[in-house]
Amino acid sequence: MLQSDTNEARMPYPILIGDIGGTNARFAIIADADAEQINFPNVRTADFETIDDAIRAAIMEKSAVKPRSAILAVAGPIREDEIPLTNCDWVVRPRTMIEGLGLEDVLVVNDFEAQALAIAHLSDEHRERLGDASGDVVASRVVLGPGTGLGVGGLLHAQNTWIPVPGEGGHIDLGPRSKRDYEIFPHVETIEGRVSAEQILCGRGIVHLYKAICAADGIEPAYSDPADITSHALADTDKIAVETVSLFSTYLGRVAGDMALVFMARGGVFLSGGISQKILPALRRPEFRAAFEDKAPHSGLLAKIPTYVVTHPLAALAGLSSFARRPESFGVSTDGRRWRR
Ligand SMILES: Nc1ncnc2c1ncn2[C@@H]1O[C@H](COP(=O)(O)OP(=O)(O)OP(=O)(O)O)[C@@H](O)[C@H]1O
Repeated sequence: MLQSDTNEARMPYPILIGDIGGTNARFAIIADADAEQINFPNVRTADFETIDDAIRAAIMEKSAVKPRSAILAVAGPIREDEIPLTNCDWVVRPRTMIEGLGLEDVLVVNDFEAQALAIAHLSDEHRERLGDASGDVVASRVVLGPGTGLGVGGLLHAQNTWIPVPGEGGHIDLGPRSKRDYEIFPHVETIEGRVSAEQILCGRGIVHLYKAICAADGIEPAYSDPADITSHALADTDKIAVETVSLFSTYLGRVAGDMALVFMARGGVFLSGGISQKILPALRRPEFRAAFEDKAPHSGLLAKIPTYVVTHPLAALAGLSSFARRPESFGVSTDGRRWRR
């Protein structure tokens, strides 16, 4: 990259970084290239009418360091000057932020792009390996995050650069494979007639799957909250809940393996999102990894690809921080999503 391009890519310090979720927004300030980032307490999105109000009250008024620029990761596609967020009422208006918050430069990226940036450099302390395959191969990677929805991000490695690929991979079709799958799948709630991966691999998807198993077995469902189902499964106190989480792990492994094939992700597949950490004991069991590797004719290839659960509590912010400090190491396009004073 030319020196002038590098300078162009840099945002001016201090940089505010933000991971804006449906329920929580997490912020930090990076004062300068050598400074540790300053983390702020979680902001509940429901507590503030607008994101600008939240930044003003929870960051600007609490910090002696005033940000000159901001990099925000949001759930949803980034178009135009008004970016409505999925699962919350906030609308990100970069021009209004520049006017009202004294910022000079605002970049908005997709939340799974930020997750993808994070998996470029994740130490052992911030990940737990699932299965025997290991090694930090500098090669393309994938991150899948079951949470409120199912996010998927690719991270390509080319020309000494990490290139995050935000996609809508959570919406691919998910089909039955085993005899038991064929009994259960007709009962899974569809979206316009389709069982997409997200119909099963997210919080409400756990409930869909649990209810489908109940329907297949002619049993009245006892739970409608995903946390009840996973806690009974982990405690081994409900047979259907145990099967739900076992099949959830299988289907997550199946989709993770598909994504590894698509991206040729020799560098590893990473599971982020709140649910992966919450069901970690279930993911350590054989189902996830067995389904991941069950990809004839490429089982041998998949067997060599490491899989991890991301245990970093603020992974997206870590990804934004890496990018903010070294934008030249990442191929992040800023076309149409960077606003300057
Ligand atoms: N113990 C649990 N087991 C299974 N699912 C859970 C559990 N606790 C919460 N969930 C579900 O996880 C989903 C929330 O996921 P997550 O915590 O990853 O949030 P998110 O999508 O990242 O949003 P935000 O960034 O706003 O927190 C919800 O659907 C919720 O019902």
